[in-house]
Amino acid sequence: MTDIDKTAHDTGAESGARSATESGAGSPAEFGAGSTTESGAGSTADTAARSDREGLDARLVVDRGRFRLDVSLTAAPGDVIALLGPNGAGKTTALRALAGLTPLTEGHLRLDGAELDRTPPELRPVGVVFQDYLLFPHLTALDNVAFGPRCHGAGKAEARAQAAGWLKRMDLAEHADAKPRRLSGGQAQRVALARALATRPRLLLLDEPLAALDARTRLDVRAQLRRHLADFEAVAVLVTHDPLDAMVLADRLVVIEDGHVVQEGTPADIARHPRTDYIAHLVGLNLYKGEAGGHTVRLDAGPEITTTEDLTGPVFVTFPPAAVTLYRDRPTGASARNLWQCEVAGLETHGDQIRVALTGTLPLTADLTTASAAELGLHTGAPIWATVKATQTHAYPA
Ligand SMILES: Nc1ncnc2c1ncn2[C@@H]1O[C@H](COP(=O)(O)OP(=O)(O)OP(=O)(O)O)[C@@H](O)[C@H]1O
Repeated sequence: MTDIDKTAHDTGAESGARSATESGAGSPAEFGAGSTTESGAGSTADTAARSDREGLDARLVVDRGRFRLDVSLTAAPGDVIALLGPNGAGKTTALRALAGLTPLTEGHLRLDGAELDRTPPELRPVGVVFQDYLLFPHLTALDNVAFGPRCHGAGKAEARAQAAGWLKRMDLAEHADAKPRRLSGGQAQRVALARALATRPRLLLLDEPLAALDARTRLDVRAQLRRHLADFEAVAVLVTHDPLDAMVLADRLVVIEDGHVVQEGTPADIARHPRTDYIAHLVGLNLYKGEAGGHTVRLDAGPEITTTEDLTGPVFVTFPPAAVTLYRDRPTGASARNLWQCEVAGLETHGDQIRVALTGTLPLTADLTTASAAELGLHTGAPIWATVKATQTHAYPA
């Protein structure tokens, strides 16, 4: 369970759900009890200054002990943003701040022009889907989904009719009467998504929505989630560790490291032009920084790399592990360019390949077939020569 989930429990979200369902009163923060204008709750959002800007405009500054999150996020309606980053980078903190579960130390949070920073979580037009979906165990799938519209003030019959519509859209109509324990992980996750969408949120937050699913289910749910996110007309922010989820689901990736945005862009751009070691590792590339003078890049780490691009000044250079060819002895026929003496630091299976970590003149990762690894007699500590063709490298300004 993530921090954000725990808080939902700690704040008595479930008991809030029961009373809301039974009495039509109250609503837990994480289900996004919906629009303040609709509820007429007299919240800050009603009185706050509005601008014409649609979508999300946020600068989230949160101090948590020695950790400081300082992240700016903007998104237009219809955008799906993935927050990606290593453990402890601040993704959950950012999501909690967007949901209103963690107060901002500084900054601002505007949604469709309305200031939300001081709007209580339960009055924000925000829906959250958790990693382990937190459905109310005592309610049927239908009533779980109906809970959202009920919190918006819909009557019981109307809320159930809306919920039935959402379940149908999610291909879950036949499970409407099932309690969560009778649902598979994938079905439960889709009910959770339906429940969040049924509130018609202006901001949908998804906290590792596929992480609790097995590989096969994950594939199906990812495809369905992609379809639903494509239809979603407001802003969606997704937190994930999984680059594949991020690449498949999001229009834009925002990579956070140590509380700060280190890179953002389309999945294709980030995959092609990583700017940090974390991102390079994520997208499976070797990455180096150096100074270009024509086709030669002198790396900060020491050696040179010959590239096809003709650049000047600070650059990044990448090449994929599959572009590396290894030799036990110094190759005599090969050009001296991009030839480095290395030592095997580690071996692991990587799909149907062997991934070799090399140290030496240039630390790098190489992929080769099991047969090649056996022929080369690779083992930790073995000396080895590595080459990469210039045409397999890619250089771009740093
Ligand atoms: N309640 C808290 N009090 C103080 N510091 C905290 C608290 N919760 C988290 N932190 C710190 O805030 C930083 C960011 O944590 P956060 O959970 O947002 O990262 P994350 O990117 O979501 O990580 P993960 O991927 O592991 O979930 C971490 O350094 C963490 O130690």
